Amino acid sequence: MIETVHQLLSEFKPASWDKDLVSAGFVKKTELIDRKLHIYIQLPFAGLTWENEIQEVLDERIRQVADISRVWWHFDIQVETIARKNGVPPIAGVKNIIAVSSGKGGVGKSTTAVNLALALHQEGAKVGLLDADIYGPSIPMLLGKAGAHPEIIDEKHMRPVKAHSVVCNSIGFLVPESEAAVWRGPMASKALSQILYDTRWGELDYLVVDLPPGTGDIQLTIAQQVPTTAAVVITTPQDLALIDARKGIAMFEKVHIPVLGIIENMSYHICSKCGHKEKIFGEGGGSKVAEQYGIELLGQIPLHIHIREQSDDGTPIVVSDPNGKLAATYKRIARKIASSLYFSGKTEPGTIFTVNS
Ligand SMILES: Nc1ncnc2c1ncn2[C@@H]1O[C@H](COP(=O)(O)OP(=O)(O)OP(=O)(O)O)[C@@H](O)[C@H]1O
Repeated sequence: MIETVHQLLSEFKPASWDKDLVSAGFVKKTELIDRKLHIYIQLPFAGLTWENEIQEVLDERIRQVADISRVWWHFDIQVETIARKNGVPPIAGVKNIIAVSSGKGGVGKSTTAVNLALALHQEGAKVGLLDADIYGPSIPMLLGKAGAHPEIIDEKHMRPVKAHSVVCNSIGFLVPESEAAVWRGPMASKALSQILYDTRWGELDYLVVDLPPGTGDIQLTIAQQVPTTAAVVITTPQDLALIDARKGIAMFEKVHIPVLGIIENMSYHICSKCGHKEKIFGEGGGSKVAEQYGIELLGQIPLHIHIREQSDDGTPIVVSDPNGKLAATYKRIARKIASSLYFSGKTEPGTIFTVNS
């Protein structure tokens, strides 16, 4: 009977996974006690929502084939560390670093980075957010923390600012914008390095890094100095943004950072009054670029006034309306990023965070 159950479990394989539930090793144990079947599943990446999907697809079918009164699902997330390819020393306690980039400014990179970080948390992970957009730090405002300061501990280290269940740090907390705006490249990258390594991030499954927009020297330097595991590229569907997204992908390839895929932001407009969907910038651009580079189109986010309004309010849509359709879109993309990252490389033991780290 257990064999039949395993057979059914092995039929669960979402398109974004390289392996099914059983052959990936995610089913840890199955146990039959008094006609009650206990199934223990552990995912090595953020993905709490999979629990509902797995139950929806399999619960009824398992009960049909086996003489059991009930299935008890035990679901757990234990994020694994994926080996980095760029050779930069890791940050103690931080398992995976995901860089969010864009070939040009204004495509919604920071808004997307913030919502994805919060979505990863809602999908069961411990998450940090580093605002590496030295020349235009917007994370403090987006998280409703403008004017906050990280607490200084032992005269050298900083405790990151906590906001909506993630921790973050930003040059915007530390120096006035006018000061950072005149820094030249080496100064900017030195400042970033200090924020990155002098912040006591604690134990994090994912640190999301919001890179400055563009594909110039400064972005290249930052991408090289951060122990990045993988990157995602945000674009809008217009031709110009897509050309720059291509440059972004090429930049990461140059520094041996795998690109997990493209996210198309402002893909289509959704009218907040009638819900009408309109593709104002045309369609298919993001998927064409993804196809050309052999990477995934991780998802499409609509242009929606609530995303903008909630960002301006410092309560991003994923936390202000966690059960809404827009939050579901961000969570779907976050899950896809998390699973693609897991299947993209080899796991390795994580570094341990201690108070002296
Ligand atoms: N999907 C969306 N729907 C509606 N508004 C959005 C969406 N994404 C971003 N915006 C809005 O677009 C503007 C630019 O977004 P954001 O600051 O995130 O872009 P950015 O690419 O990080 O910019 P820069 O690189 O110049 O810092 C903001 O006003 C933001 O609220």
